[in-house]
Amino acid sequence: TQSTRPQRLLGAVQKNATRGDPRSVVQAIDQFCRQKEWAMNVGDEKGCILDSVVSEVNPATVLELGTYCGYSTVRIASLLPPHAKLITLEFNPDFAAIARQVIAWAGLEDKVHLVEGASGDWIPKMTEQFGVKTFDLVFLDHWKDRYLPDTMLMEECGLLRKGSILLADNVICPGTPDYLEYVRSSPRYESQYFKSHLEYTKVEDGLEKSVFLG
Ligand SMILES: Cc1cc(-c2n[nH]c(CCNC(=O)c3cc(-c4ccc(F)cc4)cc(O)c3O)n2)ccn1
Ligand SMILES: [Mg+2]
Repeated sequence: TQSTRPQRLLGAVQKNATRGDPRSVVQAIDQFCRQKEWAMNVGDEKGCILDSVVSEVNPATVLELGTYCGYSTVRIASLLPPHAKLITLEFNPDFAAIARQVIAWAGLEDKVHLVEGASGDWIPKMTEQFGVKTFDLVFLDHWKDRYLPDTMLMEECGLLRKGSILLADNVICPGTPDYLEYVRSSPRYESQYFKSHLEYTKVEDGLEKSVFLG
């Protein structure tokens, strides 16, 4: 039977990356996506912006919406202080199964809690299920039409505190116009756009960083 693209991506990691070395896992995925098959990882260019924001925030609690194959999960988790917690939500069980193996290959399974399911169902359960009061950093990289409703849901559930950082991928391509309008016009957010490109292409894309002001 035919393998899937995520299965081939995992194969490239197991072939080319060193177990327990997150940087080599990231490099193996980027090489696979540049040389073999495009895949919707945040990629190396936007990944550097992600790394700088994670390092600046130095978060104790992180929520990632949209795991896919675990590329950005590995980038984020490799930069977290000890005892920090990264919860990542993936809707597609096949993607989740691959992501678990990619995260394990990087040796980061103890820092990551991967949950299978829809953001709208899980965001209201974060506190009771995981004992998280608020998130220091949220990386939005899931269905683009869910960025705005899920941000409002996180506000309503009290998961954001004064100074919480939202970092959103794909605000230009595929685009999240309603989310951009909201965080850029709301007095409760201070937003900044980091111009970049759609992963592994020359198409414009960017990350929007928004500070929740409480
Ligand atoms: C509802 C819910 C959903 C999830 C969830 N889990 N996994 C995802 C993945 C979502 N990501 C994307 O669709 C995405 C697409 C492109 C793209 C594609 C095709 C093009 F031509 C150009 C660009 C590029 C990207 O960078 C992306 O991130 N969502 C998890 C939980 N709850
Ligand atoms: Mg993305």
